[in-house]
Amino acid sequence: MLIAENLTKKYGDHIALNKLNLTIKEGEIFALLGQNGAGKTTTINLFLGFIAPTDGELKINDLSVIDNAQETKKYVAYIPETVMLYPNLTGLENLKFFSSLAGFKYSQGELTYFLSKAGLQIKAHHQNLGGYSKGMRQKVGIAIAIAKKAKVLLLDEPTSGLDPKASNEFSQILKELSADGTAILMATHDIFRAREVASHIGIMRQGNLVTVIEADKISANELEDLYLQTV
Ligand SMILES: Nc1ncnc2c1ncn2[C@@H]1O[C@H](COP(=O)(O)OP(=O)(O)OP(=O)(O)O)[C@@H](O)[C@H]1O
Repeated sequence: MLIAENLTKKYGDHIALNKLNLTIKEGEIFALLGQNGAGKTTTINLFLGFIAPTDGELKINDLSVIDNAQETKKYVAYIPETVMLYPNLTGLENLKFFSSLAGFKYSQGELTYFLSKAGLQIKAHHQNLGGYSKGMRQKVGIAIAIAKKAKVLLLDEPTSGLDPKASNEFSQILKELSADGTAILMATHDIFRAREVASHIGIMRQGNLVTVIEADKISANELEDLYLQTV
């Protein structure tokens, strides 16, 4: 679903991402760990088509992102650290607006279903976004991904700043989406969550993907040790 082949991004002489090889299949959740500046956001921005690679190839749903930028965008939903939505519109109105931008027209009942599937309490559906917590905004972001029928979900530090309960809920929702076949790539600093939610974990150092492990093959303590030895 998501493939990088020798993917490289340079800024002048500085190599932000060095020959990344990565495959994320349907239903997999890949967590990228690494210190500040390791290349996690660069990887996500390349898949989003926000920046162009210096070298290498990247594919979404078997299509080259470089040659088919508009087409591949249709398959992707993106949740940044802070989801950008309209504060003066309700959750329902935001969802309606953003799904219509993606070409979908849904009934009120369908929109309500998507918000509920994303874990947003019914009473919040008609409240303005301005009064939402960060966790609630993230849920609207997830609802947009569901409404867009995104095959791929890209997340950049989605749980940073969430309280443990909200972060746990968010992890459960990601697991449900992956069980439905969504391929998920998530950059995070949260080692504990990464191990809990991901199927695979990659550790980056200075633009290189140094280690990839299956999450269920390692304990939280072992992962922390590995992380500290690697970065
Ligand atoms: N527009 C840019 N111009 C020049 N250098 C950049 C640019 N964007 C990123 N870089 C550099 O590329 C490298 C990788 O940055 P990136 O943002 O991908 O790291 P990161 O792992 O996401 O870090 P963080 O955890 O802080 O978000 C860093 O050295 C960064 O300074």
